[in-house]
Amino acid sequence: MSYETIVTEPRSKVGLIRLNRPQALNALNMQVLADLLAAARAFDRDDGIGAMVITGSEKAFAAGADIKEMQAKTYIDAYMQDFFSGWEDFARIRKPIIAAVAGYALGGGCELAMMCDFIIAADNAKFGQPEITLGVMPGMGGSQRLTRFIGKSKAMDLVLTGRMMDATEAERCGLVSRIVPVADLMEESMKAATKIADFSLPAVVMAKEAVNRSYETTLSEGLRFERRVFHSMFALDDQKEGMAAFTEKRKPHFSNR
Ligand SMILES: CC(C)(O)CC(=O)SCCNC(=O)CCNC(=O)[C@H](O)C(C)(C)COP(=O)(O)OP(=O)(O)OC[C@H]1O[C@@H](n2cnc3c(N)ncnc32)[C@H](O)[C@@H]1OP(=O)(O)O
Repeated sequence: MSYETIVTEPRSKVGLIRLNRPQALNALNMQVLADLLAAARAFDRDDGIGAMVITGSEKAFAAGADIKEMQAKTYIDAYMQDFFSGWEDFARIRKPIIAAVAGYALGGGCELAMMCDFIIAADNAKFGQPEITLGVMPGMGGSQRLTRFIGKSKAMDLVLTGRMMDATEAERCGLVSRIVPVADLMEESMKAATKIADFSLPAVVMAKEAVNRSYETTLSEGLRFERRVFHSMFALDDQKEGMAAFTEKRKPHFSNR
């Protein structure tokens, strides 16, 4: 399948998606959304793929939503098109997605990275929600996800001042899971995705669903949900295989059943 604004590559069990609008620092327009959704859904349906990596260029993961596409919109355009609601479909992809972020991840770029399951940052990464400098505020989930990830004080600081934070600060406040030298970003991200893709796919998808549930429910409901999903795993061939392999001191061979 070929796309206008992204390049995709299935590599072993990992679906790699690279944003490819270098002339606009990978700004996210409606075509990018359509292409990204189509690619992520295709990898999600592909039995040979166990995880995905989404990345940009060394200069920019994505410098935000496309300001030139947005600027002439009226309130009624935005409201009737339910502008940006399509991005929530991206957040509903079931297989794990790692955001491999180098350079700018601003506005919608930061919000896209947060829709992924975790972020591996290059040491040159810069995160921010600069929408306030354009006379607006985050509209792809930034005011909600960023606050849950890094807490109210830091989220307010970023959203209200529009300042950028570097990779070290992003890791310190929990936005980023690890930092690697920019030259190693793809290798480290692909290595992490391959590790995930080698595990039992149903177990991985259930684990992702359970962690995500913690953002949407109370602790007691979340614990109940976790236990129910955990119990259901004893119906998997992969649970039998994983535990047998441990006791027999060998590597497991998961069948994704
Ligand atoms: C989703 C929402 C609702 O949350 C909203 C948003 O995401 S709003 C967008 C938030 N992002 C920004 O405000 C960042 C805008 N970009 C910049 O501030 C700068 O480009 C930079 C600091 C990231 C990089 O600066 P520099 O190296 O000097 O490169 P530029 O010459 O500025 O950019 C190169 C080229 O890319 C175009 N560009 C950059 N960002 C965007 C964007 N978000 N939308 C559209 N186009 C963008 C920029 O205009 C340049 O193109 P030309 O003008 O040379 O054709």
